[in-house]
Amino acid sequence: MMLIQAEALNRVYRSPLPGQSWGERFARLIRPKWSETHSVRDVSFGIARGECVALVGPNGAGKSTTIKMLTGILAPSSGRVSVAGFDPQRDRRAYVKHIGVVFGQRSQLWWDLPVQDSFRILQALFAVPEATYQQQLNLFRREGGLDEFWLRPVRTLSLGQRMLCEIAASFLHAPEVVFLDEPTIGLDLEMKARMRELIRQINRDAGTTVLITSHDVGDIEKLSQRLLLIDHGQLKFDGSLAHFRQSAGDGHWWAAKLGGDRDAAQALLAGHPAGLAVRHNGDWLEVARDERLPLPELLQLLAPFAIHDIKPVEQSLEDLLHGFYLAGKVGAREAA
Ligand SMILES: Nc1ncnc2c1ncn2[C@@H]1O[C@H](COP(=O)(O)OP(=O)(O)OP(=O)(O)O)[C@@H](O)[C@H]1O
Repeated sequence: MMLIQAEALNRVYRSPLPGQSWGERFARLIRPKWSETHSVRDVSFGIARGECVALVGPNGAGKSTTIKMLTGILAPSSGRVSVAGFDPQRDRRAYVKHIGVVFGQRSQLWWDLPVQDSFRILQALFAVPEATYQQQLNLFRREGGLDEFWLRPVRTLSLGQRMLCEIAASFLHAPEVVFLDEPTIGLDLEMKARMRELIRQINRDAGTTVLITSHDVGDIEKLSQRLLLIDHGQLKFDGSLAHFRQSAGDGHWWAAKLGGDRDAAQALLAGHPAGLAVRHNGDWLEVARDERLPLPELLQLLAPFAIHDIKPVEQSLEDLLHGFYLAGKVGAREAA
């Protein structure tokens, strides 16, 4: 049984369409016209207890909308969500005690109050037992250096310090699941590393399930075992990072610089029974590295085209994701 289950989720936003002329604008005050944005389309996935999953995709892909539906902030237009046995919208009061949420762009703390007071208010709001509160806090005291700014009003904290408090605040009630929407946005390299380590510890040691959205590839590589890739509101890939690398061309290529006809060489390689990806990259002709086309055979095939140079190239996850977003192509989808 999955801890988080999303079934055929759809979310359509309706926004009022302004009129062109004054008359039309006035008429639309009485009888509005609407434009519709279908921001999430038939998205289904399941997440098991203890997983750390990254929800990624280009700007406007539908990530925040998905998180909002999972946290009960937004109702799906159609489809079903269940998290820890709750319907996030219907059972909201009871549900919020089981989850933690961080929106990197928004604060859940009281701006003018010292960190300590904000945390005590959250403890009271969530009815967190003192022992749980102290135990959760200790981790952030020890690992995050919370004590340095414990008595300072939230508004005086640096972005990094505030984010640390936001994440600590979302864990105070020892939730089963935390949803982290861009938790490292705007942080420097050292603070990012600290934040990732904390999230990893909470996931690994406390077994808290984590769903994280981030545009930072480092967050994805360091934290998550699984990728949910969403684009234009649709789930385009669901599987492990290793599987994504494979389906996106593995990220391992042979690059050859040829003196002869590159197009003919490309056609020849594309016709190879292994069916490997072949492409031009500047002066280089690149073919996916695969045991079905060993180097000696590749050299033999390219020999008539005068090989000037040949080298292995690796693509970073960032490049692979970038290519995926650009192409907007549907990758192979691994069953969840
Ligand atoms: N309140 C709203 N009213 C109308 N359209 C909206 C609203 N919120 C989001 N949208 C639209 O829904 C689509 C998905 O937006 P969403 O914020 O979920 O994307 P995202 O993947 O989180 O993007 P980003 O990475 O830029 O934060 C976008 O086209 C956005 O303009």
